[in-house]
Amino acid sequence: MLKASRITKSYGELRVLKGIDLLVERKEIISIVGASGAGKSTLLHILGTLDQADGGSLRIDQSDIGRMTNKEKSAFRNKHIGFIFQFHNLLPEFTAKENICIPGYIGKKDVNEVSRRADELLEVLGISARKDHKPSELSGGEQQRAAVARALINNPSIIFADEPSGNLDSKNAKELHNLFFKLRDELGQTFVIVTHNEELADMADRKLEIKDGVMFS
Ligand SMILES: Nc1ncnc2c1ncn2[C@@H]1O[C@H](COP(=O)(O)OP(=O)(O)OP(=O)(O)O)[C@@H](O)[C@H]1O
Repeated sequence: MLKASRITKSYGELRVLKGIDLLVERKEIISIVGASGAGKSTLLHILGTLDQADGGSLRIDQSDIGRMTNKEKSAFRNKHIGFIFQFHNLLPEFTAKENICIPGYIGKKDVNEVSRRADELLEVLGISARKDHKPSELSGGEQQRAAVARALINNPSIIFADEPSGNLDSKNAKELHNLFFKLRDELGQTFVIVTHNEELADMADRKLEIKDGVMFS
């Protein structure tokens, strides 16, 4: 469902990615590890179509990302890709449910359908009782689960997560990690996760490492 070939990226003289190949199958959970500055976030942003590679090709769901205009890419991203970052980035003035629904409205889906899907996700993620609360009224773990629900609202083919549990204590981190596997098992969700958390990295179906700009399995 995702095929990246010979991805390269430099910042000036700094050659960060020197030809990365990656194949991701549906329902796979892949972890990407590597030293600080190895290029994990750079790769994740390229795979998530947020950033442009200097060279190489990227296909997601049979679409050639390199051939898309920025406008096409942004529509594709909203429909096919979900993101979870270290900091949840929930909008403070909206409730948990409203935050979850927003990308659904951008996708111009039926409002009632978006609301129904949000309720389902709130239930799966165990935060239904907190849905009318604003982010500041939620715990860190609940905030991150709301961010996961937001990433799932448009039923994306793949979710890219960059240090998703980096800001959580070990109990909440563990719960979040288990949730990824539950979402994979129950909804067939595919994940590519960049993490420094060894436990999460080792739980993945495949653990890959970026070193010296090259990917190792
Ligand atoms: N926009 C940019 N301009 C210049 N250099 C950049 C830019 N973004 C990243 N870099 C550099 O590219 C290298 C890879 O950065 P990246 O954020 O991908 O690493 P990382 O493996 O995710 O690191 P960490 O584990 O610390 O988050 C680093 O040396 C970083 O300083």
